[in-house]
Parts: sequence; C-alpha cells; structure tokens
Amino acid sequence: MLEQLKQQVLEANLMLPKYGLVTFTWGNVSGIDREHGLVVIKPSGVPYEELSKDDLVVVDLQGNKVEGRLNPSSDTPTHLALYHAFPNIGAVVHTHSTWATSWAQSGQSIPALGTTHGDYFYGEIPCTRKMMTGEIQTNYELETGNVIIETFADLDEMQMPGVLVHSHAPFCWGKDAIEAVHNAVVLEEVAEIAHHTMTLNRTASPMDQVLLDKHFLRKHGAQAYYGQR
Ligand SMILES: O=C(CO)[C@@H](O)[C@H](O)COP(=O)(O)O
Repeated sequence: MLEQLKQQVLEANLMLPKYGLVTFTWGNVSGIDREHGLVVIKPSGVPYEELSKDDLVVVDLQGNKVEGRLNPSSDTPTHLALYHAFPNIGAVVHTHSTWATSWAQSGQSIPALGTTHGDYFYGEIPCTRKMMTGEIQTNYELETGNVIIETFADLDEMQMPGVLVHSHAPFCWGKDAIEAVHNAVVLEEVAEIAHHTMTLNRTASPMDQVLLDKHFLRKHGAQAYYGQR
C-alpha cells in the first residue's frame, strides 16, 4: 500500500513539469494513506529531474517525519490541514502555475464562464481572503490551510477541487494524486481561458446555471452534484 502510494505520488510530481505547471521546484504533490494515517510528500527543494521514489518523505498526520532522509515540502502543514478538513480527498497539489497564480495575486475568483470550467469546477473557483500579518508571522503554511478551509465553509470540496490562495498560488486536490494533478492542469487552463475571455469582453457573464448543472452532473454524476455528505 505505502509503496504503491509512493509510486503514484512520484508519478504525479513528475507530471508537474510535464504539463508546464512548475518552474524550478515551485510545486509539490502529496498523497494520503488514511488507513494507516500516513502522508507521502515531495521533499523540499529537490528538482523534479532528480526526484526518485526513495527521496519521497513520509509523515504522520501531525507532520512528524516517519520515513525519509530529506526534509518534507515546506507546504506540508497546508497539505495536512486539507487532509484533516476534507475527509474524501486522497491527494493535494500545490503549484505556482502562471495563469492561476496571476488570478490568485489579483485577489479575484475565477468565474465559471464556460463548459470547460463547468466540467470540473461547480461554480467560480474561489480566491481566499488576504491573510493577516499575525497569521503570516506565526505559521504561514498552517494558516494557509486554515484560510482555505474558511473559504470552503459553504462549499463542497468534491464539487470544487481547487482554490486560489490570495497573494500566493493555487492548491488542488482529488481522489488520488493523478486526479489531483489533472485538476491542477484544468485549473491552469481555465484560468488562462478566463483571462482571455475577460480581455475580449469585460462584461462576459458566468455560464447559465442550467448549463453548469448539465455539464458538472454529466461528468461527475448525481452524487457529486447533490453533494457527498
Ligand atoms: O509556495 C512555495 C513558496 O512560495 C513553495 O510551494 C515552494 O514553491 C516549493 O517549496 P518546497 O515544496 O520545495 O518546500
């Protein structure tokens, strides 16, 4: 189980440069083994082209290193906060992909302008509020997780598998690491499409709710549409 999870997390991390989601080491993927309470995550600062399965780090749900000779990603507290808050997710992805990061830095949510978006994200992709000085100074990565969770107080994370962290960049998730990266690729695509759409027509309005329902329901089924809870 853990070896399979390590292999999947390795493959997912190697997808980040493959799909153009990262520059240098500006991203990380983790996966969770909920049965044993363990998280496998990319080591901090290791270039993707040098990354091997043996480099991956295993931590428990409190962030204590269980296995691995390297340090876990600096974003580990954020990943762990999301695993605690979102019981149905199996993996978390963080990148600084250009278009999604541009929306995050602008402090704007990405409106659902068309079916490409609606197939994966059930509505606008939210941007968190700005974090307060005290939050930044105490534990930025942990408080990043908390501000995401705050943003999702009235959202179903299985219907909205991504978020923009104000002044930072996107986080995405999924049932496993491959799906989480897939969602991160789609988020980057719809972020770029939305920018061009708004440039072509500043008054472009969100897609019709019936069309959004049709597309999201068709792709994710009634359970996802009517909520996981
Ligand atoms: O968001 C940030 C830095 O702003 C981090 O995600 C780094 O971009 C990657 O850190 P490591 O995973 O290598 O520790």
